[in-house]
Amino acid sequence: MEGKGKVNGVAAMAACYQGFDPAAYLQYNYTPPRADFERKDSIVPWKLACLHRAFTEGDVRGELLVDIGSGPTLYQVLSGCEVFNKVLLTDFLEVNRQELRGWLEDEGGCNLDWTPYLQHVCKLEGRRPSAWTEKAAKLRQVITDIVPVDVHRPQPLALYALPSEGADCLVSCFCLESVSPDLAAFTRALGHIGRLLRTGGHLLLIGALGESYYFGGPGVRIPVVPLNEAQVCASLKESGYTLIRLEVYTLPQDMRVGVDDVSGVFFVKAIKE
Ligand SMILES: C[S@@+](CC[C@H](N)C(=O)[O-])C[C@H]1O[C@@H](n2cnc3c(N)ncnc32)[C@H](O)[C@@H]1O
Ligand SMILES: O=S(=O)(c1ccc2c(c1)CN[C@@H](CF)C2)N1CCSCC1
Repeated sequence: MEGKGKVNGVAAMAACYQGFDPAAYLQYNYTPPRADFERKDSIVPWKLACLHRAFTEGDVRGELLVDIGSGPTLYQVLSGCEVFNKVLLTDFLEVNRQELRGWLEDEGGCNLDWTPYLQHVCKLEGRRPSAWTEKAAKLRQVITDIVPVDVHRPQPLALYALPSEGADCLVSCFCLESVSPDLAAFTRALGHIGRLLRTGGHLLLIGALGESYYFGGPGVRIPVVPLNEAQVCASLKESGYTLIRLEVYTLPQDMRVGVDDVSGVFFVKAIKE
């Protein structure tokens, strides 16, 4: 029964995603009030600072960075693109892979202007904000491909997508808990993506705390596994990672805008043993 339940739960989650709307998702989460660079307590500066520190504090290195469940967003690789000379973006849905290709091709075919994000990360790097055009060019240069992924498969990526030694670093944001039917599936998925990572490679994981649903488009209500910090730590340990750092951000009341019931966001830096 458990096996049958497992397949049905994952299949049900895949069905939920058929209505996912990249433009709406970007509007809900990546424009003000959530993405307000002027607010000191905004989530955006916090998240971009976590990623900047994690990529630049000296222990993360190598050739290939893989972003698992990229969705239609790029903020998660804006620091990493200066550290790795190959960045692989991945998503389950073609509509999201198409959104990312639209940005990559730089012909106006994307639904969000990432300039404020690029400028903010340039500021974190001590560069002038106008260097954002150089950062955009750098990111377009290092993105090697945008490929399908399914974290519920023991081998989430096609074998051609990765070199035999695996990725040197994984980043994954708001994916595993948003695509898993329950905590056990979340933990299994963590193990599956771990197989893509070389021993000693780093995992940078960002996710939602206390979230039970979100809207992936108008009327597209997607269930989420509600997580707390202890569950995140236990799943990491069970999946063969050693935690380096866990940071938590509690969403201010006015950032709870009805598109989900998230109460906080976690940032994890871990290493695969
Ligand atoms: C909440 S969005 C996160 C997007 C982006 N990483 C961010 O930080 O906003 C979850 C993403 O997981 C993708 N997804 C859905 N099912 C998946 C699966 N089985 N394996 C991997 N990704 C999946 C969706 O297409 C969607 O882009
Ligand atoms: O942390 S966010 O507010 C955010 C960003 C994305 C998501 C959530 C929250 C919560 N629901 C998730 C569903 F999977 C998606 N944020 C939006 C502004 S830029 C940094 C990320």
